[in-house]
Amino acid sequence: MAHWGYMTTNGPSTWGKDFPIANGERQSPIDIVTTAAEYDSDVLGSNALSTNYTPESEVKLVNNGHSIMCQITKKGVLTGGPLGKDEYRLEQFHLHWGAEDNRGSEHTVDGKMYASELHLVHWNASKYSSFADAVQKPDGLAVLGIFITPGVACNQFKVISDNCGKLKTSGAEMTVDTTLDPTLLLPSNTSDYWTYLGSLTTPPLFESVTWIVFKEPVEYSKEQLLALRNLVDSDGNHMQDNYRPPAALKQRKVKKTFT
Ligand SMILES: CN(C)c1nnc([C@H](N)S(N)(=O)=O)s1
Ligand SMILES: [Zn+2]
Repeated sequence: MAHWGYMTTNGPSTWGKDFPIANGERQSPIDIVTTAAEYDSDVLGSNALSTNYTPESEVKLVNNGHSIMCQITKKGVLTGGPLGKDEYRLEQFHLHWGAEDNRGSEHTVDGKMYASELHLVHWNASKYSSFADAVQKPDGLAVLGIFITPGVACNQFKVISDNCGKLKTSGAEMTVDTTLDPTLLLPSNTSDYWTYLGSLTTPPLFESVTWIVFKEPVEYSKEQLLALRNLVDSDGNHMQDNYRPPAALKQRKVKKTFT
């Protein structure tokens, strides 16, 4: 099987060959049509979305050939909002980005694409014993989506952007001896978000993700975005435009926590 990627020959339009769920009923990402999203006080009311992350004492970075990923080693919990009482454990975070600032995010808002999108991937530790056990369950995963827009530098992201140059080849890994608090990667407003039932946005595209996409973007500097674009993917090309375009909404509703 040719390795999936984002080129014409192995990109999102070809994934259905090896992963038929690509044309499934709850695929991600989606275009968020803001006027169609339904305000749902239940999502917000009962218990607000809350994160309780433990700062990493060292930062494990991996170029996995299609993104740059930070492997989490400390206990970090996401709960509340659409997740109810279940506690979801932070597993890793990674990003998707474009070759230019006008594209790169996976979710779009009324057709608008952001320059990048940060994903914090969690698994349901209240119901399952591991990420591998949860990854194919309909309520197995929860991913926080944070839109990234060019602006001032994000200090907490410096440890990643400053080390991209040392992670240029696919499979490269490194451990940076510094702390990182995932909480500081989130926008200041974490009350306003859209949420819907979807999937992983890369193969195997499992339909196991409760998506929570924050309305407020976070700013990264031009240099930080350029650092991402200088990474090299598993085909030896510049890793950029590593985003899946929006999939059909089908019979789903997007909920929102703000009016
Ligand atoms: C196995 N893990 C953690 C993941 N598999 N696919 C992932 C996708 N990159 S995403 N964008 O999080 O759905 S994350
Ligand atoms: Zn992702």
